[in-house]
Amino acid sequence: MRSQLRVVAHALVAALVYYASIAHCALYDNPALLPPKAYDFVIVGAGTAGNAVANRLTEVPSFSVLVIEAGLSNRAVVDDQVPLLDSTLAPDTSITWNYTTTEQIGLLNRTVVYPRGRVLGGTSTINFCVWTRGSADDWDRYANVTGDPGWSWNEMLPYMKKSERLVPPSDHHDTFGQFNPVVHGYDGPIHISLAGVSTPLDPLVFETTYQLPQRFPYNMDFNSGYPLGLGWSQGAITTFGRRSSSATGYLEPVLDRPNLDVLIETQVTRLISYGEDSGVPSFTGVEMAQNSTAPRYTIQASKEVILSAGSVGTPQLLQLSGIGNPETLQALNITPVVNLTDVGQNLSDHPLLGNPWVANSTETWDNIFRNTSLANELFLQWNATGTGPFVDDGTNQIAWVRLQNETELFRNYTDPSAGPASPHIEILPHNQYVSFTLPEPDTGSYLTMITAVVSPASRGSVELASSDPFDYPIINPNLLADPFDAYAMVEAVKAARELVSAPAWTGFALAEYGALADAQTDEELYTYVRNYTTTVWHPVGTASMAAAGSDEGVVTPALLVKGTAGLRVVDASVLPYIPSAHPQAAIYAVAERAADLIKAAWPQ
Ligand SMILES: Cc1cc2nc3c(=O)[nH]c(=O)nc-3n(C[C@H](O)[C@H](O)[C@H](O)COP(=O)(O)OP(=O)(O)OC[C@H]3O[C@@H](n4cnc5c(N)ncnc54)[C@H](O)[C@@H]3O)c2cc1C
Repeated sequence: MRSQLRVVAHALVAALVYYASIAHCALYDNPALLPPKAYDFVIVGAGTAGNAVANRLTEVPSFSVLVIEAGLSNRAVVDDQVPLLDSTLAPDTSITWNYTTTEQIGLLNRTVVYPRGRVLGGTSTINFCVWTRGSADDWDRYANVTGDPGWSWNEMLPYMKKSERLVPPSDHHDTFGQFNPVVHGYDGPIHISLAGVSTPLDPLVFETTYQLPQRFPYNMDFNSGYPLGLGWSQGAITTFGRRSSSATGYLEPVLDRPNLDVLIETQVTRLISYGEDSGVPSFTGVEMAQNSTAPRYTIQASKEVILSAGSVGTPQLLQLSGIGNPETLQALNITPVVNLTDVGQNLSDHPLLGNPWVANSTETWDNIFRNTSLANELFLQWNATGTGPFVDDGTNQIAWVRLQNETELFRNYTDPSAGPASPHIEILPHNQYVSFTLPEPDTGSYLTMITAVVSPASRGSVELASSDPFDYPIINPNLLADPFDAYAMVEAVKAARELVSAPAWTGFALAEYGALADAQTDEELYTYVRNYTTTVWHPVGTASMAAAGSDEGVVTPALLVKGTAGLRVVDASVLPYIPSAHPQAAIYAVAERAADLIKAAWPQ
């Protein structure tokens, strides 16, 4: 049904949506057509972070920048603008890398689809738009483990504000008391807004904060550094109900800068070392090709190569270039150049589970995905007025919760959270049936309490399957492998049940549905979470930051690849711990600071 919806959407909008002409822009779709000029910086990946860095570096007229992106232009697709269609964008579409994980021990040996965006904007073009910054503890931990106070909450808050532009929601409702104006930015490239359409769940969620205030206290703005509690969610969505991505926010507005060129549909296949600089190999070149049999081209940056290929693409490219664990590289006939055993290790991700209830309502959104004429009608409304359910990413509120009985609990487990102000789990109420493992029922109305473990203990890896850059790497996020994570997910389901047990839900949430209803004892709950958990696809940590002098990690606090010259990483892979949050806001902030670090490193 979702694919039918996609087709309908394509057909309807093709004639309706206006894209600015790109004829004059420096956007190339073939490396053979690139102008024969030298670039100061070559950025690999026009994704969430890559476009932010490209934008900020080209503010300096004397810097020239080339961005190389494997995927298509975001302008080739229309659905990626429609927040409610976000779940139709992946996996297995023309704008995704269609990875699958290894068999997951913690998930009873199931494999899980593991898409990433392969398009201008990268994963910010296909994600679910949720905008959360993490806790002050998360950022202060980054500062502590790297020894660089510049990564602390207080130092990073200006960068968080710099990336965002808080705008009115598309329904222009009164947002007084729904966010804290002091902690937000109003001039940045990424438009963020509160929910632009109300659902029947909204009043019930907020009555719960009065009825169960100890467990689910109201939090006016969980992007203040102190996320615990239940509050209104912010999404990367414009007042006109369109997705705001790094492509629309950071790249498109500056595509006509004379010092910026963007090459799409071209995959970087390895980094090239050109001699040594200060005794270490200088990786200022890249090799690229449009497919496995196409000619390979090379290009050299006069200052730096910046890897922004994401938590999968970045460690893959480092390893393909001889940067990694010498033993595993040699086993694949790759000559080791730099010994960095942490490349591709330390992968951390958020396990996620949809928990459905039967809803006593005719206003859930289930029918939108079953009824083509209703979908068409709502789509036309979205297109013409920027209003209605299609403006919504589905997440109007989030509850961020710490596990209970901590003293006893952390006698058995080490607390993986960043500190006492950081959640272990989250609950996202949704006005429809949501599951990434079970099919949608053909009939009925549902609400779903999505649960996620946001401070997981498990760590996984991204390793090469072969020395062929067109072979997908082996991805093992180790979901629920650590016993703490399975425990936390079971507790998250119990917390979701508690939330729905508040009197506000009586008469609306009629009964637990399907496998959730069958999971009542602890033993049944463990089996349930292992059977149906998947991920919300937030991998980080595969090229982690660590203190400059330490043997650990892959990049320095300035994001330079250890043991190399001319090579920096700016994307989700540098975060040594996963933020207790949906990570895009954190990644934009990292990119904003990285751009300042790069500007400071080179004379302008
Ligand atoms: C389905 C889904 C939903 C999500 N929902 C949310 C959400 O609601 N909120 C949130 O905060 N986060 C969400 N996330 C996660 C978030 O979007 C990502 O963590 C973030 O966008 C990653 O940014 P990045 O810059 O590290 O990588 P990306 O944005 O993935 O950018 C990497 C870019 O590099 C390109 N690339 C890779 N390899 C090469 C190569 N060899 N040559 C050339 N180009 C290459 C890729 O095509 C891509 O464009 C979601 C993720 C998914 C998959």
